[in-house]
Amino acid sequence: MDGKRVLIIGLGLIGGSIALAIKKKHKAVIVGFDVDETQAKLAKSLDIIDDITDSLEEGVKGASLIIIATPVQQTEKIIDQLAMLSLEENVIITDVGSTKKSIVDKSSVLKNKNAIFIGGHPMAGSHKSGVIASKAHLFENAFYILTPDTNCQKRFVNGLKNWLEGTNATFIEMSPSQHDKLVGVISHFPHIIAASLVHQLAHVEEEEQNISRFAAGGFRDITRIASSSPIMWRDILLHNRDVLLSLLEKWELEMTSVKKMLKKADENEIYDYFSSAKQFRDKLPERSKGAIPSFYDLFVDVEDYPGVIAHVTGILGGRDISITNIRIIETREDILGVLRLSFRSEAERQKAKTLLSEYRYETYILD
Ligand SMILES: NC(=O)C1=CN([C@@H]2O[C@H](COP(=O)(O)OP(=O)(O)OC[C@H]3O[C@@H](n4cnc5c(N)ncnc54)[C@H](O)[C@@H]3O)[C@@H](O)[C@H]2O)C=CC1
Ligand SMILES: O=C(O)C(=O)Cc1ccc(O)cc1
Repeated sequence: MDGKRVLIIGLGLIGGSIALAIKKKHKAVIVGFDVDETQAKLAKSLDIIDDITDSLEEGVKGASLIIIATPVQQTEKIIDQLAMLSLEENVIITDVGSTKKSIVDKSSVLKNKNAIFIGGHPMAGSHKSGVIASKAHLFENAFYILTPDTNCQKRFVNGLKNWLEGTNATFIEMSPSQHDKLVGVISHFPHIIAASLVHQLAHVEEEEQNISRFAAGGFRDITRIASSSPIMWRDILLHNRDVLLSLLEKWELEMTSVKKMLKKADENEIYDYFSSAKQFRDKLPERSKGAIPSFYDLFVDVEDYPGVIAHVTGILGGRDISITNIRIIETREDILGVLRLSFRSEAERQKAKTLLSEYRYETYILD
């Protein structure tokens, strides 16, 4: 495929990360289009894309692959725009949107073009936005859902997987509706709950000033995703309304039963509520068991290559910073994603953070 052209529309976190992943395996010319000129220029100056185009009409010329990586309502508008343009024969068009049914339905406008639309959704990301947060390894070992039409020829699906090989993701295929139902439960609904918890805190703070000062640990963990892009989440909610409305109804029933349980003040019942949730949670394939106490922990984002742990520990050892514990958090199936390093003191943690940043490691303190 080398020497071919790829057009990426939307140069944010996901568009940028896909571009980097494609570059790992292909020598294609990657052309980028973004309505926000700053993002496009940044993508070019960071070598994430090779060229900027300032119109879709120009961008589609010679493109064998078009990837739409914009918020999902924009994705539909872009599909309409693509349908008006002259596209290359058998161009593969895919998207990365968090919803699939509405987008795949919209792609029917392309049916008279010789274009092949295959819906896609890489199931990994972050609460961060923008091309600056892009990473070539963002999708490593994540699930990457594809929703090809039932009569889409296998060679096109394989062609798309080949383009996306550098993501090192695990591809799975399903129908758009199945996708929206599944992702509604495990991703979209939790984002609503995270935002609602933050609103609850903000309301309480109207009466009790400075209460958020005390919001640490669990509250921060459970609401991290409330820092995601509001444009992106507005669009997702509007696309997956039916699934989310039905989940909200179930949630209301759940909360009503919690209220009843609390009013009854039956200690066994309350214990069972938490105990059964814990049992289920502990069985999730996140490998959260054996957690070490979260004192002076530093999280380090690492790429999956042999020797990366030795590199990190070597940097710290070389400056006599001792690590009291180290844990690999496999955020996704079998991937070395994040290292949790523990230190004896805040001072040591800060020294380690500064030092690792000098070696371009991204580090986080989550307490
Ligand atoms: N952020 C995440 O963790 C994940 C996001 N997704 C999906 O990926 C898509 C992109 O999300 P992010 O990269 O996180 O967002 P982002 O906000 O980082 O980037 C989106 C980019 O699209 C550009 N854009 C908006 N409208 C446009 C238009 N009409 N034409 C050209 N460019 C346009 C924006 O200027 C921005 O640079 C969304 O559909 C989202 O649902 C999928 C998986 C994970
Ligand atoms: O940051 C997180 O935990 C996310 O939830 C990222 C994310 C956001 C949207 C998606 O469609 C998939 C993954």
